[in-house]
Amino acid sequence: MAKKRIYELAKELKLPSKRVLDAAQAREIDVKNHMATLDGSQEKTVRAYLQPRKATNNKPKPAAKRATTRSQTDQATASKPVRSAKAKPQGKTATTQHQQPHSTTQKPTTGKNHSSQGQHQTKTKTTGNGTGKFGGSLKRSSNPNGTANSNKKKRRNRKNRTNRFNSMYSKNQRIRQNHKKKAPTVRKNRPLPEVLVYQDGMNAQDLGKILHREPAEIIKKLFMLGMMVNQNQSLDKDAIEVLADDYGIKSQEKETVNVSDIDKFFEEEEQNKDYQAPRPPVVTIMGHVDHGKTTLLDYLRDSHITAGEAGGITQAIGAYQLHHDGKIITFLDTPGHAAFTEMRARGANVTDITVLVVAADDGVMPQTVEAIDHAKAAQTPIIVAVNKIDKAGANPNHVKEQLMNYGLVPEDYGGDTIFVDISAKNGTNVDELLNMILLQSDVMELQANPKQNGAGSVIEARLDRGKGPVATLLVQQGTLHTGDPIVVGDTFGRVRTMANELGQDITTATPATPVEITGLNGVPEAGDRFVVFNDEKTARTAGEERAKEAQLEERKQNNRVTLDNLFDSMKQEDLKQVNVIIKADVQGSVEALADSLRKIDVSGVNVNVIHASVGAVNESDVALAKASNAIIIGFNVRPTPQAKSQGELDNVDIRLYQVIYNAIDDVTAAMKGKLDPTYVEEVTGNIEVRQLYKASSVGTIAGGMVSDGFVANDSKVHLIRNGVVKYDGELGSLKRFKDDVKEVKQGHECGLTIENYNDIKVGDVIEAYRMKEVAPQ
Ligand SMILES: Nc1nc2c(ncn2[C@@H]2O[C@H](COP(=O)(O)OP(=O)(O)OP(=O)(O)O)[C@@H](O)[C@H]2O)c(=O)[nH]1
Repeated sequence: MAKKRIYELAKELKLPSKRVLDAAQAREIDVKNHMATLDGSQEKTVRAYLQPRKATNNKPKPAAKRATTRSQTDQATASKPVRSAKAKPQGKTATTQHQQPHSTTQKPTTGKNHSSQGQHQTKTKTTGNGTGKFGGSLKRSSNPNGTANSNKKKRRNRKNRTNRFNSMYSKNQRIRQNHKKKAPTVRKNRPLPEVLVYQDGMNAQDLGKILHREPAEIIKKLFMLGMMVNQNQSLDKDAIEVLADDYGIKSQEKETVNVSDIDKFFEEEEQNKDYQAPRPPVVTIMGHVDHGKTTLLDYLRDSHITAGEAGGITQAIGAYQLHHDGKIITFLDTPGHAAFTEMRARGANVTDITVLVVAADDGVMPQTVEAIDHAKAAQTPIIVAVNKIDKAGANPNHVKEQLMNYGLVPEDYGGDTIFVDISAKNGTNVDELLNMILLQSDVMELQANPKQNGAGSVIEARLDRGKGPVATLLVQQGTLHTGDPIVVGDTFGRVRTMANELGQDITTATPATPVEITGLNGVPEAGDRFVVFNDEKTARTAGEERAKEAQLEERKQNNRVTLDNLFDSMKQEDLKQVNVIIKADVQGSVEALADSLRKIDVSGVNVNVIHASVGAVNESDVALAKASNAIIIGFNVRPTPQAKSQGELDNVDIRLYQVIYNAIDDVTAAMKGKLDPTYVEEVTGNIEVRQLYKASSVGTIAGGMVSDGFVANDSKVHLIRNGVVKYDGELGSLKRFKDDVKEVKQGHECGLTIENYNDIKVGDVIEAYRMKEVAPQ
């Protein structure tokens, strides 16, 4: 049985939490408050204790009455475990009576409360003689065992011991008296809200306003729940939630958040599982140059989108959705690894599935490998489209064999990578590819909540002469509407117009839908996130705040990992891995360099080669390095001019070498430099103590001879007696012939004191040493 909190059980039993808490304590269960948990057997015990065996409103028989008294005493005095332990579950009368005061203090406001009033009326009869939750204390005063006097005495004692319960008692009495006096059942209160939206730290007054109740009533309620507070006292989350629970309404914490932190909003929206509906997959197509990415995208668009449109409509934006088998697939029409990785570098993992296009007549090529590494780094599943199978010389099996070396093992070879042989040009098997995409997406159970504010990422953005800033957004959560106040990256505004991939105006966009919007005050960047706010004012505040933060962010760019700052970065960011991209002139060098770098042995840190291939350092490498905070090592290669300038712009460290060992040495040194230096003791010399002088002002002065090495006036020292280190400290002073000196060498006499230490004896050896920094091995 799962553990249950006291207040949850109370809710189930329709009893005040305090009542259940008391019962648990009476049964000697170590629980402190309403948030405490009960395990299965404890819950059973408490239930048995609390729940009536059969319901009746009959007047209690004397025995039952006694039982009631005991039970209530137990509740009120958890400090009497022995008595409590004896008290068997007391049956209906006890329970009925326990429930009563709750209803006496609670005024009917909701249907629920009405019913409790009903209970109250029934119970009033039963408890007219002064029993109740804390009526147990009253009962005790007419304890059948003794006289009124002895009871008073007991009560006084108890008062001393348990002030809390005594004050409860007196307060309860007051409540009762008031109750009797005023017949207060009808309240002018407005109905309770359905949900108590609160902030941690609110007090009874604040809550009173929200709940449309007098603070006094709230204080009373809290009191009955075992919490004594005044109306200005801050209440914690638990207390407020229990209070709401006791009122029979839900509670929800209102968060005070930094509105500019849209990543947080985004993540919250993304993780919002209140309502989940399946959403279409978002697919990116990657592959080597000329392997057919564009042809495939074009074929898909032409065959599946424009087919239904008269005359065909030119695709307006860099993403589109197509319908297949009654389902929708979203394609990001931005082939190129750099674009993919650029978005990831900006925190936008928009792609669910990567389709890797490999030409069957060409096989695995450098950019194929690059694409695999990019997709792996983004942790998106890969579906392989072996293209151009119509061509003479096409060898799909060879492609499969090649890709196995990169961890993409086809299903017919026992792996789990989906391969589809296609001809993008002729459309052969393209539908099969779509089937596979849908299958993969089914496995992934892609879901989103369309019933919330829209949130997502920027696919691309530009400044249009006529329209102003235009952004293509991919909705990832919620629904985006025209007119929504929105923050996109560091820009903000209202969604003025919204168009689909065909350039048609639309007013709403659900998850996985790409749309082009206008209405922003600036041009955001690809990969920026967007979040819809409830009001324009907050959106503006957030947007402006973000623009300011963007400047700071720019400075952060300089903090990218380089070989020079590797050590500091590792320390600051607790890096355990150094990401490296290797580019070299020949495959042999790539492998040799990768192997050697992986083998660098610096304790606690290792090199993670995220991509290694033959060829110049290109823009894609820089983008991958930026996204993965990696260092690029080029061996006998140079960066392309674009990669060079991009690298400079993004502060990506590109290191070029002609000698492999230099590369390894540099990385090793940088990694070591990043580690905390270690220190070892280095003995510089020894002094044999031959004489002692006592001076009241400085303590014991040792006169001796430097037997080897030297001693400096800032030396640390070990005092060694009979080969055992008796003391480890520092020199206080070092003299020769009454003069302070900096150093005394072997064969010379000296006088010295040890800081804070006087127990020096003739024959001791004072070993002088210093701490020496050593590079990590
Ligand atoms: N025979 C045949 N040719 C194809 C097929 N798919 C693409 N091609 C041709 O291959 C060439 C390159 O195709 P693209 O679609 O431009 O290749 P890409 O991967 O987009 O190339 P980049 O955009 O340069 O990276 C074009 O001439 C296409 O017509 C196919 O299935 N069969």
